[in-house]
Amino acid sequence: MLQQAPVIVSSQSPFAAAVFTTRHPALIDRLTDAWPYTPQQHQALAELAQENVDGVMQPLPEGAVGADRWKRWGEGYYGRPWVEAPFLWAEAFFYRRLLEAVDYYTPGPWRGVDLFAPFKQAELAGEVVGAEIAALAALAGRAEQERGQALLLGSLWGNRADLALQITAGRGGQASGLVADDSTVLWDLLHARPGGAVALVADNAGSETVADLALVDHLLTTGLAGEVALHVKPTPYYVSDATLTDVADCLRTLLASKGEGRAVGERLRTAAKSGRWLVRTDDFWCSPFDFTAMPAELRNELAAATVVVFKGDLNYRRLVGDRRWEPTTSFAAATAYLPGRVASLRALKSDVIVGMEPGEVRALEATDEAWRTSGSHGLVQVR
Ligand SMILES: O=P(O)(O)OC[C@@]1(O)O[C@H](CO)[C@@H](O)[C@@H]1O
Repeated sequence: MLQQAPVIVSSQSPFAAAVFTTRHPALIDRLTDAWPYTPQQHQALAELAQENVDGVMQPLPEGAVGADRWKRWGEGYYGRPWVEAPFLWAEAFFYRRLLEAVDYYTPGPWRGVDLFAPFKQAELAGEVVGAEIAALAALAGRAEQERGQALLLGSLWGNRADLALQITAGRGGQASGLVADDSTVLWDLLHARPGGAVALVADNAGSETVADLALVDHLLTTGLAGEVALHVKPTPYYVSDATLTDVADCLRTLLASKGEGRAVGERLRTAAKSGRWLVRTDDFWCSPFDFTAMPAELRNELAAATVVVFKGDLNYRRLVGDRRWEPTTSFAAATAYLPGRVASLRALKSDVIVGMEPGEVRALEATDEAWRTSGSHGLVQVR
């Protein structure tokens, strides 16, 4: 039985603390530049920024959607600085408070408006996505195995396109190495059970989702999967996290392109029509808990898949637990509570890491690189 490491509380992690004191206020500035907010919305956003920097955490107002639930979940945290709550919990609550500040659930013109849409749209229209789609043509002629691996790595490195990270860190340097690579295990298990259901728990919209869609198409056209469920967030979250609208925007971008990009889009549209590709969502994806708290229904749905592929850093933190693990802790042990086979494709963007070789940890620690948090390193881990 694995001994659980301590949960990360932001005040104990310079990286996590900066998310509240720097990243969140910068994000709020970007939002107020992007939208014609009302005086009340400006005030709510300014208060939220100030609370994050040097104030204390306030609960949702009475009567807000989910207020009772959040009051219960946050007992002991309200009235104290944000950085004194668990990092994972407080970040999720920040995004819920952000929706409240911009009237996401309030009847009126702002209801249901994706506050992050301007940033997501700019990314989708940018040159990274254009180059990504153009690269699909070159891959089309390659052998199946080589194409699959390139699409898998494309989906992994697509995870660097995280708009939350870019708000304070810029686009980041070159992608460097993988700190763990179980991709052969992943392909072997797909080849051992072809035609089954695969679940892909998505992360960011835009270029990451375009890469994910290309991978989904590959799994379906090769018959390695008979069905692929793409799980997305039910509401705007962590700036660039994909919702159904974002998936549809990516699909339209593919369909509006030429050659192989368009062909991928057309095959996916057909797969959606026949039920072989489906988009799913669940409120749990925006909850402040790790996956040990996953509701039974969702857990059973995922357990029926040949493999569940979790994309990105936040899903990784929730999968292994947002804890101060020794990096050499076994990935299999940390995820043993979840039934079925699981995989993670992630660019490293937070303190949490497990499943590494001791020598590799020593080598990376000897550099002065922020290898755990900069997004320059990646991993493919499978259990
Ligand atoms: O899940 P993603 O998009 O890969 O990353 C989310 C992220 O940017 O948000 C957190 C900090 O705000 C970090 O865990 C991580 O860097």
